[in-house]
Amino acid sequence: MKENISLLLPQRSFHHHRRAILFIICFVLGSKTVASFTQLASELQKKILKMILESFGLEKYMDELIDSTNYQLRVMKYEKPKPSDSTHALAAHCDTNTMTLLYQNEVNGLQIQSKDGEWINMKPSPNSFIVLIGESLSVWLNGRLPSPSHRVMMKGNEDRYSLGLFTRPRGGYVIKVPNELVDDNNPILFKPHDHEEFLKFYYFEIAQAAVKPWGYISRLNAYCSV
Ligand SMILES: O=C(O)CCC(=O)C(=O)O
Ligand SMILES: [Fe+2]
Repeated sequence: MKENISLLLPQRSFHHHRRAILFIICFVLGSKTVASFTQLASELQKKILKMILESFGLEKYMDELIDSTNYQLRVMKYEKPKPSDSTHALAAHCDTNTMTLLYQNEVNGLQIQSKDGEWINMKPSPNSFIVLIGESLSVWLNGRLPSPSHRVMMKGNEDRYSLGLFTRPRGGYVIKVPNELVDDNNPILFKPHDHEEFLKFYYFEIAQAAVKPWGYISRLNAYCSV
């Protein structure tokens, strides 16, 4: 499998659209293909994380971050829209996890919002992954890498399938901005927090209908900002 890495950076926005992921499979136990895909993709995720840590001189945190990570594989299907229609299949959002690796069949649909608010169509070449920085990594890096807002729009007459490897911090691990990223010019922006506690709060808010799960951008930033 060829490894093409595109790191996609930022934008914030606020859109409410209907989520139309038709099925989600977490782990299909016993499936060799799924297990080996997850293995490959998680190795790739580690390489990317290492590159990011090295670029900030934070390599010493590699083991700690890897040891406190959970991996989840999701298979997503987006049905083709009705003829001559174009549908918001997945509303704009930022991922709250650490990092997302996306792999798709040859049907495009993912859009990333640029800094100036423009939606850019992603056209990954076959055998390449799209890498999204999640809010959790963005917070840990004291905002050095922003988490991009993204959505899925369906056009044409083919269904789209995507595979996502979602890495997130384990419950009980306290996410704390490294001292190396804080100085007089770079004040600390986020309070230490446990990702699981954040998720409890987030899902409680959703249950209370205080926020829309797929329409609310930068939830984690708001939760733990100083
Ligand atoms: O299917 C895709 O390309 C995007 C999926 C996504 O953004 C998500 O599940 O968070
Ligand atoms: Fe996402």
